[in-house]
Amino acid sequence: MSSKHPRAFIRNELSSSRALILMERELMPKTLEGQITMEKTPSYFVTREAPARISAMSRDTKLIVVVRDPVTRAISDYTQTLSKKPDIPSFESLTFKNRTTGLIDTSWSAIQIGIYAKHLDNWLHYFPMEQILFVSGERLISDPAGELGRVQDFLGLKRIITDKHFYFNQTKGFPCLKKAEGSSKPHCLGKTKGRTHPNIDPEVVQRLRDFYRPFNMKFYQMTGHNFGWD
Ligand SMILES: Nc1ncnc2c1ncn2[C@@H]1O[C@H](COP(=O)(O)OS(=O)(=O)O)[C@@H](OP(=O)(O)O)[C@H]1O
Repeated sequence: MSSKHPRAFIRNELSSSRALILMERELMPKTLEGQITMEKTPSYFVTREAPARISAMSRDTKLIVVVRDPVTRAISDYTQTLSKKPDIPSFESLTFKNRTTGLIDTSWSAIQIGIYAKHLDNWLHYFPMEQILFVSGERLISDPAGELGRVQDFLGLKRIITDKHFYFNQTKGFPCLKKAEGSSKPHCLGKTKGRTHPNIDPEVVQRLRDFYRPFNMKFYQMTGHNFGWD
């Protein structure tokens, strides 16, 4: 069973905790023997209340987080906003509180979300590291079957999805499925996935690399995995 973006654990509009629990129950159906219930909402990882709420539902929940180079992530995030609001200021001007001093605006969500070590710290108060799998966003593109192999192992599933399910689509510039679920036709992700990013001033990119380096190092240390972003 899978559900996309129901945001079951970040509904702040509900005032009482009882109402919240009822809402969560309704959105997260009972899991029967032999089933896995999956829920995907990107903002969970950076939502302060999410770990406590998910842990209150089930302490055994397995968590999967896809992470990519935080600099590319910030640019990707900006590209998405730009596609909806073409009049927003430039990436360069949003990055800095003060461009002359080079002070980065860490309150800008595109920057804030990439401080993975800080967000992970919040989850580790509620879940042990063994219950969290970090998928490399870069490897998901260069070796999708390999990363999905790790996901299947983590979930205790047989490796059903393998190399033979993917092909590289030259037009899309990304791997795609040879056959979509329940169809015999190939399937790539939609237009909103894999957009062309705007060119960003290389000096700003370098400044961001320097900014993230210590947080990335901390994150590698915490996860025991070097994601190779530096
Ligand atoms: N196979 C395949 N096809 C297309 N895109 C792929 C693929 N694998 C990973 N990606 C990367 O996924 C990025 C988009 O994911 P999102 O950030 O929108 O995911 S989320 O639903 O918001 O979590 C998207 O980021 P952008 O390139 O910035 O658009 C892609 O780089």
